[in-house]
Amino acid sequence: MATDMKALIDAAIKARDAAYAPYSNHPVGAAVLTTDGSVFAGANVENAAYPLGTCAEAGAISAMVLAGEREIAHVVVVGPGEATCTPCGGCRQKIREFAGPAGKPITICDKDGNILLETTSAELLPHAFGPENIDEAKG
Ligand SMILES: O=c1ccn([C@H]2C[C@H](O)[C@@H](CO)O2)c(=O)[nH]1
Ligand SMILES: [Zn+2]
Repeated sequence: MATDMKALIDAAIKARDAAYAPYSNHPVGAAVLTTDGSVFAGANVENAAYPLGTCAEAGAISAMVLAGEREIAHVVVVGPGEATCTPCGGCRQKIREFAGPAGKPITICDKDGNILLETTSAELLPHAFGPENIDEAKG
């Protein structure tokens, strides 16, 4: 496995291990590689008011944006077990915003970082609505 891929998976595992998921007991870690070569990680942060929890992917994207970066090159998601923890619908849209219409690779790993699925953001959210779909003629 390429070194940068291993680093991305390791960043997602480290984030997963820092997740706050006492309600679902389903800690998730995500790592975003940007086109500039930076890595930003995030974990899910749940809340006693259950619907207010946030996903791992959302945290990683927030960190990326706060650092001034806007272009996703690759996303890795690591779940807590053997199941394939693909991004939820909301996160697919959040990833789409920064991954472009053609899509970018998304790799889903099991708890130990073994690759379960290699897909793309475009495959996970086909015919997506994105920045390019906003009609600029406003009247
Ligand atoms: O890709 C995923 C899937 C689920 N979750 C979180 C949301 C919630 O805290 C928990 C159970 O759904 O897992 C993520 O963070 N990312
Ligand atoms: Zn999500």
